[in-house]
Amino acid sequence: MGAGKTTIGKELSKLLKCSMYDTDVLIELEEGTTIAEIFANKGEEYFRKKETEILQRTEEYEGIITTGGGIISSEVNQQLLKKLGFTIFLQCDPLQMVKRIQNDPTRPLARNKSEREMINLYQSRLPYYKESADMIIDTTNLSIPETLKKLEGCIQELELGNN
Ligand SMILES: Nc1ncnc2c1ncn2[C@@H]1O[C@H](COP(=O)(O)OP(=O)(O)O)[C@@H](O)[C@H]1O
Ligand SMILES: O=C(O)C1=C[C@@H](OP(=O)(O)O)[C@@H](O)[C@H](O)C1
Ligand SMILES: [Mg+2]
Repeated sequence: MGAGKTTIGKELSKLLKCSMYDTDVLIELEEGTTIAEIFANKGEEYFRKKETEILQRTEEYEGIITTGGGIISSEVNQQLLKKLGFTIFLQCDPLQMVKRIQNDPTRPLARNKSEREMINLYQSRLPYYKESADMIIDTTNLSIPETLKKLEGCIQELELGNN
């Protein structure tokens, strides 16, 4: 949460002139309500089921798919991500991510959590992010334009290597 997936995904899709889908947005559209409301009224388990359903359907989509930070927690989702395409992990120092999202009420799992709790959550997921990623981009201390530039450079390098 707060790594910049949604923001950077949107910017990258403009740069690459391709579509971009955010699993949280797709869930909100399907449910006709916000992520915070889904967590409050139907619970996290329900939300996680929706994430898997959406991932199962993303084979229909072409372009960039950005996900919620917790999508990696389930083994089914890890397998689905591997199958779907090239995956990029936007890594960031957890304290920087906490700062970015601390006043944002839209992320139920980050509300009223201490820095320690957020670091613990990040660390518990870290092995899965690393294991699932085809590319890791460290965005610590980078602005949004700097992250985008780094990402673009890495993608270009990858394309050159493939040609
Ligand atoms: N590299 C960055 N540097 C500074 N702020 C950032 C950066 N990337 C994203 N942000 C900000 O952090 C917040 C969360 O970004 P978001 O794209 O929603 O993250 P995610 O989808 O990974 O949770 C937004 O306010 C965004 O503008
Ligand atoms: O890390 C998580 O478990 C979550 C991250 C959120 O997305 P972002 O990573 O885009 O904030 C959203 O899916 C939900 O609030 C749960
Ligand atoms: Mg997001």
